[in-house]
Amino acid sequence: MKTHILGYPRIGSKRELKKACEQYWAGKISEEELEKVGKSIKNYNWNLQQEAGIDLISSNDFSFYDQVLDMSLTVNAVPERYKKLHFKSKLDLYFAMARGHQKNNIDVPAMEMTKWFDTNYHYIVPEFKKDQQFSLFSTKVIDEYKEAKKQGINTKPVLIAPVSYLLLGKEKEQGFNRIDLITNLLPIYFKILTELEESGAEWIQFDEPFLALDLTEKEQHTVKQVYKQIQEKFPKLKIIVATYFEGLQDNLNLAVNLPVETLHIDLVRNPNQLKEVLDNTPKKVSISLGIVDGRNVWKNDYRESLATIKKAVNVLGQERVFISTSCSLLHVPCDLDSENNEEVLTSEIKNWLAFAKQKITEVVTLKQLFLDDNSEKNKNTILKNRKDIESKKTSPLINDPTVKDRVASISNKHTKRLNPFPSRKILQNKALNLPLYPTTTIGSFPQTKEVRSWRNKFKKGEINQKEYEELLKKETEKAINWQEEIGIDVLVHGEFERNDMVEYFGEKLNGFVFTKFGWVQSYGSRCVKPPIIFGDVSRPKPMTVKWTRYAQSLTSKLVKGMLTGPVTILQWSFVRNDQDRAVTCNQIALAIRDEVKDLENAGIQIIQIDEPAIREGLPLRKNNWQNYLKWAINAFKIASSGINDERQIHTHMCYSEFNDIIQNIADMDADVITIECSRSQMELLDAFADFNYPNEIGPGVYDIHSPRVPHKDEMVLLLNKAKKVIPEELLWVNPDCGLKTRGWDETKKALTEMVTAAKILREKTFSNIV
Ligand SMILES: Nc1nc2c(c(=O)[nH]1)N[C@@H](CNc1ccc(C(=O)N[C@@H](CCC(=O)N[C@@H](CCC(=O)N[C@@H](CCC(=O)O)C(=O)O)C(=O)O)C(=O)O)cc1)CN2
Ligand code: MET
Ligand SMILES: [Zn+2]
Repeated sequence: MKTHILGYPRIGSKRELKKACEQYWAGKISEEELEKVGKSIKNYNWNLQQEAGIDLISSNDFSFYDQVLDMSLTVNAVPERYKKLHFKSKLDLYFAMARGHQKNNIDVPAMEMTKWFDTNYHYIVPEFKKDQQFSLFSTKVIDEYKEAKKQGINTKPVLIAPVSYLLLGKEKEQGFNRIDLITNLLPIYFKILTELEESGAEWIQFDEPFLALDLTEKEQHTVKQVYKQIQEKFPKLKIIVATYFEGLQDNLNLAVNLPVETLHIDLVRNPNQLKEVLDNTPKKVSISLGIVDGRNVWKNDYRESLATIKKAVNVLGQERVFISTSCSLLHVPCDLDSENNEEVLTSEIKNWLAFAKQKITEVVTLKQLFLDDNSEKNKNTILKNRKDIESKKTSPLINDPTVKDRVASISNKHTKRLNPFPSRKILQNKALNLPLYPTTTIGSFPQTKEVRSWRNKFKKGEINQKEYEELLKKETEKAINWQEEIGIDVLVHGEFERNDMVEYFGEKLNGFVFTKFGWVQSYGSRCVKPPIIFGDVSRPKPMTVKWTRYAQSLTSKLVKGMLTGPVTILQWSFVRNDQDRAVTCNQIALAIRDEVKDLENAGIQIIQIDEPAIREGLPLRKNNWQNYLKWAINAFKIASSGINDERQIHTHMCYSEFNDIIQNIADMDADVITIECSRSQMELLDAFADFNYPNEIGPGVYDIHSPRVPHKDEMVLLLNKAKKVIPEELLWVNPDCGLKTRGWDETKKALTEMVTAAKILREKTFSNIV
């Protein structure tokens, strides 16, 4: 019986990598210094696994930015526009692809970024051309293997498998299917495997998440061919094929019959697949049981897990059973031991939790418990675990009958505006009196070092609440004045008081707890600290009214209220595992509904309810979509429909494709939707155009994830493209998303260009009329 994990977080338990990368980008440390930080994180992670007693320790799960981008560099899928710039190092080329580059007369935007399956992690989308060639360009995976070997650890290198790598990418030309590139790609994987084998590698983990998703026949066939060829060429290498985030379902027979050493399955997402897998696994194959949850923070229930292990051992025998996490631990925080603040996280709740480091111990402990459940020590371990699990089940902290009653009484009248959009539009046009192509932003303005340091000082007690709020008020006032100055039509207060759009609301709601160091990588150096929903959710008092009212008091222009929607709060928190997600979502929806009402009563005329996570929340298998969409869209409507018709509801979504859910998006019935569009050159808008989407739309006209300043002509071009497919009386002008990650200098330049672009479009319309 072997233990392993599919991957460990690389950001560092105190976000060491984040800080080092940002310093490197700012020119404050050298490449060598950055490499050094990387090395020390890798070392720490390897030692941690070794000391805990993990049998197969992972390498190449480290990355300076993103593991998919690493793979693109490895196989030289580097688009020409970056290649031709001749950066001084591979690392700079790599970062230019990730973040764009605008310096020394070079000006190139970043590559497209999108969500990693149904997680809040984002990867850089590989680009493929029809005649795409590959070669071994970066040797990172081999170097890392050797690096660990030098320290006496013979690791299991982790690679994204060839088929999944191709499927993660995108065809940048018409007339071919990227899966056909396998013929060109596979030889590069052979090279890598040859080098790894020659260096002494015995085990290889191929991540094949698509094997747990809907595949075409052709894709299934290609998977089969790939492993067959690998087996023929490398009969001695022991391959682990790792599937996660879903069950194998119709790919089950294909998966268990692959000519590999071990198949890893996710038994947290899909515990029911175990029986069928066991019944069908041929004699030579081992099964890796993904039983420790890599997507959530709750302690493992040893009794349940041991029962699962026993089932597997009964059929396969000990030798052919591996114990593991359900997926990579990238998606959970590093270390619960860092949390030592009773006020933030009480010891009662802490007893229910396990983060990445603790999960490693759980994996090892499960093996020990299985091998010997009779020793005094092991008996006590099981007993203590039983006690923790039971204490969570029965804690009075979790249940609030008032909340349960209110959710039970939700009816149709909670999910409809008074009148349909056309009637509302007449009322809203009159009440709001906005020009054609109204300009706005998505909510946040730069979260500068200063703003964060004020919050930090306030949290540490170095400044008091009054001082903290005075500073925020000044920052808000500056933002309002500046928006007025450059002529934005619908203003925002800037969200300076918020640490994060989800954490902030979590802190104001009952049923949530927080961590101090529970950072999880979101993209590149950016992290989030997802709150933990442990009990029934309710709103003790208004959450945003004070700041919104204050901002509105500073201007005669309209200020948009800014809320995070129920699905996004749910999706970007760690959720309880003892209740349906839909129920928890409705509890949050009712809290937001009350907030909307309070904002309306405070005189706010436009309210935005952000739902960027609706799309990523979609189940990975299509046959589960309708059920999810039904409750998710309904929750948004509960949150948004308690308001009068002349008030305008906006929603915002980024990183989404809409083609296959456009009817559901329309069903949300937001008066205005703003979407991220610019990296795809308005391609995303086609879904709305083809559908004749009836309400108003603000397609993002520039990318906010890159420090690059867009030119007004680029935005005019995009808006002209938009205008061809959407009637202009429905169009808004705004950036792709909030501006919290940007600096003020670039923000001011970019928004000034944006306002000018909107004016150019208005003038064009005006001169057409004249
Ligand atoms: N939850 C969530 N998911 C999301 C998004 C999102 O906004 N929220 N957006 C998309 C992804 N985009 C993202 C965009 C920005 C950041 C981001 O800026 N993260 C910040 C942290 C934000 C935060 O929580 N900040 C806290 C803590 C700040 C901090 O680092 N404090 C320092 C001290 C500060 C000082 O004294 O200078 C420390 O603790 O060490 C605050 O402002 O209070 C970062 O990585 O730097 C994350 C994701 C999709 N998923
Ligand atoms: N209102 C939020 C902001 O502007 C929306 C962000 S969507 C990830 O930051
Ligand atoms: Zn956004």
